[in-house]
Amino acid sequence: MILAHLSLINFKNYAEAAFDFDPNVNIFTGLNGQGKTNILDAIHYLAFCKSYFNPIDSQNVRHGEEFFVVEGIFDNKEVHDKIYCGVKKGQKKVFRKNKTEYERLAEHIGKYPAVVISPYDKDLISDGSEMRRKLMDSIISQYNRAYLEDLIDYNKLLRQRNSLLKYFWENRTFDADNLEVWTIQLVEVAKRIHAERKNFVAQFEPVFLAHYAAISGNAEDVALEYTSHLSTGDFSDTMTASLEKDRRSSYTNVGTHKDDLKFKIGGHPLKKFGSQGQQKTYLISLKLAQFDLIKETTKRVPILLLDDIFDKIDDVRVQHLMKLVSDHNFGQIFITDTHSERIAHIFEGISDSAKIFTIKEGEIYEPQRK
Ligand SMILES: Nc1ncnc2c1ncn2[C@@H]1O[C@H](COP(=O)(O)OP(=O)(O)OP(=O)(O)O)[C@@H](O)[C@H]1O
Repeated sequence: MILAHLSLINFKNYAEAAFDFDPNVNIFTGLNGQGKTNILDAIHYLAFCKSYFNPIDSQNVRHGEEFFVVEGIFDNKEVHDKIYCGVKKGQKKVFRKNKTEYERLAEHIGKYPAVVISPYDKDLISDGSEMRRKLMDSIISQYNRAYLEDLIDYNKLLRQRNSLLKYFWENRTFDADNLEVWTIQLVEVAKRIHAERKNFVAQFEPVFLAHYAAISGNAEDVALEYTSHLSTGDFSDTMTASLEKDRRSSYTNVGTHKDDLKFKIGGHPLKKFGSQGQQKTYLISLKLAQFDLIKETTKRVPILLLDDIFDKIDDVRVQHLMKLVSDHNFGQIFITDTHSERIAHIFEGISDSAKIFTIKEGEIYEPQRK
């Protein structure tokens, strides 16, 4: 699927704008704060019904206005889908495909897959394990619906078990049989989640390593390490061993809600020992592996949204990255850069066609065709 057209009304710093896109490469250039990333975010709305950057829809309405509209047309040989997203302050978001409103936004997710690479991804390295679990969950859920159901069930069971522990603690009581009912169910779902995450990391890591090696020119030894309470011993026994602690803390201390995907460089934590360029290379490689896995498992080619990806990486890595882009079939790419000449030069020879849009204060200047 190709995003052929995008139109915006009152979206962030755009009053009104319309774009006809190239099927291969679309480049947005301009100085800082002009609205380049906002275009990628509008595309993110069309793919995921929400912003990549700001979860509060109303804050994406242009200052002083009451509503925004983002519309796009996705094309391929057979279909011509018109996607509409409208947000009016104080009202429910309206999301339509070809004039039909979705009952649940979740039905739309995955139909027009997209992968974003942005400076905001550094939270994956700096933040706690929750971000990295979300990364695993969001990729696996795109190709495995049963996994998504398991995640929902697990969270429900966990909340119920924790409430019960809290009730026991507050009322100075304990009912082992009652707790056991929740524990048995939790253990069962946790085992499935663990097996699926393990399976995912086994597929994902080699793809990630290949991208990292290609971009860095084999310069560093990196690894992904999946850690879980379920990796050692039988999980039922681990739960039993944790029971006294759980009762004292009114909380379930072990389970897949504590899993992590550890980022390593030279055997050490990337967060502490990776340079900014190495961290950026790591994040780009993770996202490209995400792209490959979604493409392979869903048989749909995601749109690639690249925000400021050249920042902090040296020229050698930029060359390797661009070689990778040219050798790999990435489908449609949207990319932002503050250096119009650099980006135009980089894409010369990579793609048969590319459109360059110059953005200034939420206005678009005539695209230059390569
Ligand atoms: N709701 C809004 N209403 C009006 N303007 C907004 C709104 N939200 C964000 N902006 C403006 O959008 C601009 C930022 O746009 P964007 O992040 O797309 O910039 P950019 O061109 O990608 O910049 P950089 O090169 O620094 O990454 C800022 O000037 C910001 O004030």
